[in-house]
Amino acid sequence: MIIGVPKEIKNNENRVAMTPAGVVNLSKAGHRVMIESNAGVGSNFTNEEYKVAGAEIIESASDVWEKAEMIMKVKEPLSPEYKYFRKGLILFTYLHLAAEPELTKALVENEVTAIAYETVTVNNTLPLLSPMSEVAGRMASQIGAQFLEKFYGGKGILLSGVPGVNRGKVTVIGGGMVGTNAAKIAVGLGADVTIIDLNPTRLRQLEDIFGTSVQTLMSNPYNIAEAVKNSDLVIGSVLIPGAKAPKLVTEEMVKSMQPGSVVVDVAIDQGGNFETVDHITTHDDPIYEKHGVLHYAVANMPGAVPRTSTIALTNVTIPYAAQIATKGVVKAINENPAIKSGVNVLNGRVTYEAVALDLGYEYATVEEAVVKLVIA
Ligand SMILES: NC(=O)C1=CN([C@@H]2O[C@H](COP(=O)(O)OP(=O)(O)OC[C@H]3O[C@@H](n4cnc5c(N)ncnc54)[C@H](O)[C@@H]3O)[C@@H](O)[C@H]2O)C=CC1
Ligand SMILES: CC(=O)C(=O)O
Repeated sequence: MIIGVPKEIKNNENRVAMTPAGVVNLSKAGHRVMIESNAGVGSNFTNEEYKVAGAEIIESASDVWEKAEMIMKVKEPLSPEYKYFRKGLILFTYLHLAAEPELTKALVENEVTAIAYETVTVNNTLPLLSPMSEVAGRMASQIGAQFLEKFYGGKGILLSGVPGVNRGKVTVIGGGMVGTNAAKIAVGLGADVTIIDLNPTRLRQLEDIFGTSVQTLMSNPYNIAEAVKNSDLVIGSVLIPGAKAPKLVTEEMVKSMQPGSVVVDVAIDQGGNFETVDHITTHDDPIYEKHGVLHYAVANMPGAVPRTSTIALTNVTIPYAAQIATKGVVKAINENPAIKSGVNVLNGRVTYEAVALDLGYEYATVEEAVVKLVIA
């Protein structure tokens, strides 16, 4: 199969979908890999390294998109990339379609086979989301600590406090991969940390991980309101896989926070957990103020640490890409339930139920859509 890797075009997105190590794996399996010239420079991978690994360096993005049978990316395609969509093109990337109606429409209308990293599921875990959640979670506390500094517009507190002075209070809503990693860094910084989750089993696991260094709380509007009101930093990391994120922190709750407090809405890629987050922010312009509270809502946080993130992401995506390329997409879907769970759009049908429900499409099972694909 011909696999194409275009350069990412999202604001400050310096990750790339394949490392030279990935090129070696796929080339050895008999596939042709085309990398857009300089696609790797943001992650410190040169054209020369890709060539040595066995890739062809292609000058223009349009040639990569048009010649490849499967496109691998990091972030969802942006509108200037929709013109490359065509029937049967395989797109393997983060998609977050519940928050992307225009993109979904373009994928459906052009009958792209769209496989989303974030819904590939193995034993109730999300192996292609987890590494980026680890990165974003760790960054969330670091970023929150920075914006709490007076110079950056925050209330001017140090999360660790000092002897004789209170520690900063951090609340993490959603104790999954992002939330656990955010809590690890917040605890490491010396903050007073509360983690809120809806799943009692997860709350028990969190207590096993952190012992008494965090407070765990059941998720309900009362607990969230109390914790938010008393926090210096609130991190939103609640996910219902594939679906639009629930707005658990209301405008009233944000109004109850002290001026100069900070919220970091990591779940913004699925639409966000805060009612007061009304737009996605960028690495260029990451913060805005509402009700005196600083809001951070960057949807590609790991793009700020691209070397670490690219390697972590491609460690997990390449084995799946190799299966799709070697078996062909229909056989790979039929033989590997994890790949099947990643299929969001196929043959003009929305095949991920939560996306169909949120965006008002008729849901088709992957089997129904595959049958059509085979017959067509
Ligand atoms: N902004 C960015 O750059 C990035 C954003 N993300 C996003 O962060 C979000 C979280 O991802 P993960 O931690 O990997 O997901 P996860 O599935 O590991 O964790 C989600 C947690 O939310 C909990 N939850 C569900 N409903 C809840 C409720 N009503 N109240 C409290 N907790 C509830 C679940 O029990 C689970 O523990 C996702 O939207 C993901 O796409 C991930 C990486 C980068
Ligand atoms: C998960 C995701 O959206 C990201 O890493 O940018």
